[in-house]
Amino acid sequence: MAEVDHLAAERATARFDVEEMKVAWAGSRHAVHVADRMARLVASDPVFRKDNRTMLSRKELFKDTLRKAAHAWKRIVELRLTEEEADLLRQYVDQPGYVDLHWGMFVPAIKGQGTEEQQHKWLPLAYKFQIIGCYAQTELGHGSNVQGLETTATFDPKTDEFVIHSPTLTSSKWWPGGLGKASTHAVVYARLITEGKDYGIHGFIVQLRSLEDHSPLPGVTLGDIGGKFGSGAYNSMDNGVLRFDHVRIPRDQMLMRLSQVTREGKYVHSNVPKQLLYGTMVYVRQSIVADASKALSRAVCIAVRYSAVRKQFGSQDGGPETQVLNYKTQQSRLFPLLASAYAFRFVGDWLNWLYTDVTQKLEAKDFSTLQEAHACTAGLKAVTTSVTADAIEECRKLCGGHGYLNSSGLPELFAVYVPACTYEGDNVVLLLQVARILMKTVSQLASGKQPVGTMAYMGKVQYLMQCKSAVSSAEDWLNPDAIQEAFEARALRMAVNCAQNISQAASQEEGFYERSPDLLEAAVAHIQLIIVTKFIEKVHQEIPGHGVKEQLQALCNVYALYILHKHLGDFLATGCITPRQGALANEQLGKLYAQVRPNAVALVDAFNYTDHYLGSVLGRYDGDVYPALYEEAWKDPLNETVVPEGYHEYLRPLIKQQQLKLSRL
Ligand SMILES: CCCCCCCC/C=C\CCCCCCCCCC(=O)SCCNC(=O)CCNC(=O)[C@H](O)C(C)(C)COP(=O)(O)OP(=O)(O)OC[C@H]1O[C@@H](n2cnc3c(N)ncnc32)[C@H](O)[C@@H]1OP(=O)(O)O
Ligand SMILES: Cc1cc2nc3c(=O)[nH]c(=O)nc-3n(C[C@H](O)[C@H](O)[C@H](O)COP(=O)(O)OP(=O)(O)OC[C@H]3O[C@@H](n4cnc5c(N)ncnc54)[C@H](O)[C@@H]3O)c2cc1C
Repeated sequence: MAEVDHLAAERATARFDVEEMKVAWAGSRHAVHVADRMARLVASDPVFRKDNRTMLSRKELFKDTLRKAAHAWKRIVELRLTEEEADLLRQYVDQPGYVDLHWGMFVPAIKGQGTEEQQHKWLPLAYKFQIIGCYAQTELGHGSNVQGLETTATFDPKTDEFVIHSPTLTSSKWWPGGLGKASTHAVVYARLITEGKDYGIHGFIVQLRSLEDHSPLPGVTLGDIGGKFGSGAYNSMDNGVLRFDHVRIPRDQMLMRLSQVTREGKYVHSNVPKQLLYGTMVYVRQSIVADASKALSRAVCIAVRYSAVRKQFGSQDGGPETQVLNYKTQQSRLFPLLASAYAFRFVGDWLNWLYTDVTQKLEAKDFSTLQEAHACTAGLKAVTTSVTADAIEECRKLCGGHGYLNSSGLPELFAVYVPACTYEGDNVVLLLQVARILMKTVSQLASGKQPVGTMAYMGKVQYLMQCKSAVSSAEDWLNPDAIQEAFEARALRMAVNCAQNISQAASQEEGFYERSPDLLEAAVAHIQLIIVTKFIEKVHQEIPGHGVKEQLQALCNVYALYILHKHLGDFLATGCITPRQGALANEQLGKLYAQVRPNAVALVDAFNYTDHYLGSVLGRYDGDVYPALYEEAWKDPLNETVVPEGYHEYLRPLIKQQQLKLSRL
């Protein structure tokens, strides 16, 4: 009971309106309402139970995923849920499965790369689940290097068909989610060959399995690629392997919005940038950024609540021990992660806006913002997923020994989340893309070309290369202009340093290759500037609710000053701030942690997660952790019998043998 009282007391110390913070977090009152309804719908349905997930075998887990997906679809149809509601319902079911790829990549690929006619033919089938699709791009031999894919699609003018073929072992499709067991169709990326010429990678809709009995079609070999990291976790997904042996598809199953092959076999490229082929990846990368804040906020919610419940040391004269949340070290590890969850949420919203804006411009044949969309989605995907993966592990450690139990929810969350650093573009590969664009922008500065969008600050090169921070007290670091200037100067100076070093190499390519570790850091600095800028912009907006703006202001400062403290070497080496100013930033950070402390539990309550979605005995809303931990242990299959299976075979003979030996002595 004491623990329950603890969280009630924690909630009472909050200095802001939690209901209004929920609105700020979700984006609108409507969003809070819909999320609330969908979360409760899932939590109250026994089919969506997930507390036994880590104890299921792979086969049981996969069947459970099929069952949940079918039940979710049934509920979506029965309740006539809107697209927004259906997306949220699937999110709260919280079990990776083929539907993620069907809705998240197969449908968007057809929408983005198919002609109107193709969309008209295929989308209704996909929308009604008459076909199930996946996104088959990566191969055994190549993932990052899309141009290196080997699968071929050779046009045969005699039959008006493409022949899809896997010429080598390394050309086997490898990894696509939903491919292994569930999908009937795939968007397959292959080298288009017509009139004897290789035109590079294009997308094709290919049927893989019979719609009658689900068996592979002739010439198609497929299966699952095997168990993955962690128990439960991503093993609910059937990541697959696929090989083609001269499989024929009609010509009109090439996705022809960007380029076409005529009846005669002539290749025609529309007047659009060829990078639009990568559009589905750009879309998914922006949704992965939004997802990072969800995964991070879940981990932080568990760690904050548990840290308020958990007590160690400090008891005097039999009085209560100290809540571990009161230790300054716990705060300095946990509160930056709390601030990052909010930062990623807001930058994710902004990125979604940017993506929508770019998409509208593309429809109007305006391609000017394509590079900005690529740099922002790639860079933010890389930084937010890397931070989130590390943060989930940090939250596990923040929960001490109990964090290592599956029932804490953290091991599974980590195992599900960590591949986000790799899928949809390895984070290093993506940051190098950002670096390439940074170098291009720096090189254009001399010609007077004004950078735009998130690179616009580089236009202030004369000022930013020589400015000195005016901060002279810890409080000065609360000024957003001081923060903004320091971050801009650091990012620009790092980029310019890289450009200067590259220019001394024999060639641009060689210089880029040699300096790539520095370029990664420059790209990270640029992306951190974007995150800080968007958080500052958010806090400048009108935000209703008692104390809400003040809390967000504090979290924004925590985020920025934490990054400054963590990357102090960059700020000092580039001469943006002095060691004394760095120390003042750290002093201010300590004060901010003290400000966050009484609000910490309420700040994670504002995420509005149900206990079902959190899936953690440590993160329970009521804080009644110990009885739940105790009860959970008894549910383990090992505890089904008092004497374990194998006792008579292995333990008893061993003990008896030793006893016999001893008795002979
Ligand atoms: C599905 C929904 C998911 C939602 C997320 C929720 C998560 C919930 C958790 C669990 C639920 C389970 C859901 C799991 C989903 C997993 C999905 C994973 C799916 C995949 O992984 S699909 C495969 C993804 N593969 C990749 O990302 C490959 C990465 N490689 C590339 O993108 C490219 O090869 C490259 C960019 C690295 C290089 O390309 P290349 O053509 O060789 O180009 P360059 O010479 O470097 O550049 C040329 C030129 O093009 C510009 N450019 C490159 N890319 C783009 C782009 N995307 N858009 C616009 N422009 C681009 C580049 O800047 C150059 O420009 P320049 O010529 O210099 O001007
Ligand atoms: C869980 C999961 C789900 C997936 N789902 C899908 C899916 O649905 N569909 C699909 O098509 N694919 C999918 N993939 C594949 C995924 O997109 C690729 O694994 C990813 O793009 C990374 O490519 P890779 O495996 O070739 O890594 P590699 O490129 O081989 O990376 C290996 C190492 O090399 C480094 N490296 C590579 N290139 C460079 C470079 N130029 N400079 C410096 N370092 C470099 C990387 O940083 C990394 O450290 C999935 C992968 C996973 C793990």
